[in-house]
Order: sequence, then C-alpha cells, then structure tokens
Amino acid sequence: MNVQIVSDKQAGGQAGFKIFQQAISQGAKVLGLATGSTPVTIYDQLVASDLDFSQLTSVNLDEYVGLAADHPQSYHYFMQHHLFDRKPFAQSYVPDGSNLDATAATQQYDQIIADHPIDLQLLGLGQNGHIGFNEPGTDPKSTTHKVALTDSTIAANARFFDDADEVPRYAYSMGIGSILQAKEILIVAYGEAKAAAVAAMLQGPVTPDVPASYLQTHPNVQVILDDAAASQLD
Ligand SMILES: N[C@@H]1[C@@H](O)[C@H](O)[C@@H](COP(=O)(O)O)O[C@@H]1O
Repeated sequence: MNVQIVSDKQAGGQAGFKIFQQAISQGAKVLGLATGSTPVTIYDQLVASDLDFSQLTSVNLDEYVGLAADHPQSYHYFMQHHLFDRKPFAQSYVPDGSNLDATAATQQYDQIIADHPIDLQLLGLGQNGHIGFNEPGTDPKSTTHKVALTDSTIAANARFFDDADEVPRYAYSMGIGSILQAKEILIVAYGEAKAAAVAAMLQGPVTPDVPASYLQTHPNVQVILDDAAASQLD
C-alpha cells in the first residue's frame, strides 16, 4: 500500500484529487464513491476542477435501509449535494434504501457492479476498521448485503441526525469482496479517532476483526492520512 501523509484535510483533498485525475487520464470510466465527512474535500476539488464526468459512471458504496433518496440524511442525498448536482455523471448508482426487499435490492446492486466494474474506489475508514458498512466479522468474500449497524457506528453517525434514535439500524453495503474487485483503491482517514484503525489496517494481521486489513491483499491501494490518523503507526 502506498501511504501519503498530509498536513490536513485540505491537503488530503488535493492529494486525493490528483489520484482521481490520474486514474481518469489513464482511462478510468467507473468511479466508486463514498460518503461520510472524509471525502468532502476531495469532492470539493473535483467540483472546482475542469474534469468532465459526463461520460463516466459512479457507483456508491452503501446506503441506509429505509431512507428514500430524497431524505436529507440518505447517502443518495449527500452525493447529490456534494457532487452530482454540480458534476453530473452519465449515470450514478447508489443502493436503493427505499427497497425493503433486501434480496432484490442487493442482487440488483451486484448486477450494477458487474455491469460497471469499478476502476477507482474511494473509501473512508470507520473507527472500528469498517469500510463501506462492512463491520468487523464480515466475510471477506461478501458481495452487496444488508448489514445490521454496530452500536459504535450508530453512535458515530448520530451526529448527522437530530436524535440517535433516528439513525437507521440497517444499511445495504457493497461487500469486502466487491470492494476488492476494484482495479485501484484510495482510502482516506483523518483525525486521532481513526489512528488505531489505521495502524490495524496497515500494520496488523489480515483479519475479519478489521475489515480494512483486507486491503493489504489488494495490489493497488493508495492511502492518504493526516498526522493524527498516522500517529499510531510504527
Ligand atoms: N458508511 C460510512 C463509511 O463509508 C465511512 O467511511 C465512515 C466514516 O465516516 P467519516 O468519514 O465521517 O469519518 O462512516 C460511515 O460509516
């Protein structure tokens, strides 16, 4: 894994932007995108750039079950606001959180990923080492599936909702196996709260206890960290 340590989120946004720019200049047609606070500075750089996404496809990692695309806390809404409204893609896919039939929703999404193999997948990192919504214990071969969120993830995501009780308890997420199919992966983490997960991801054993540790098995992973997130590395 190729690790870059940057001074702050703004510098991380520029470093992440360059990785997108390079992938697109080398022919990337399908971008795997992520939500959370971490990718926002990269999206800001993409929006401000002259890159043209009108011939590209985006495929997002995950979505809360039970939230419609127009719900302000849905990941679909987040993507519209931060990127798609300002830089439209030819087509943008996010799992359909309004479809409560988990088998249908996840099979449909696996088909979308099969039809649009991901060239560059952007990831944030959960404090417990999750990627997408693949919580500790997830099968490394997993494809898109319905996930029961852990208490720590619900608590971490409660800041976006008026009340912790409003945080959905389930999500649809690409699996670890789906993520590892991407040609190139960019994972970004900022802040001290991520430091233990970063160390486990990069220097710990490859284990289901730390879903991000499976990135060690992928041949082309870029990592962007700030000093605080890198602070527990040897
Ligand atoms: N499902 C998302 C993840 O994809 C994201 O990486 C994580 C970290 O979020 P943040 O970037 O806000 O720290 O939050 C959520 O759980």
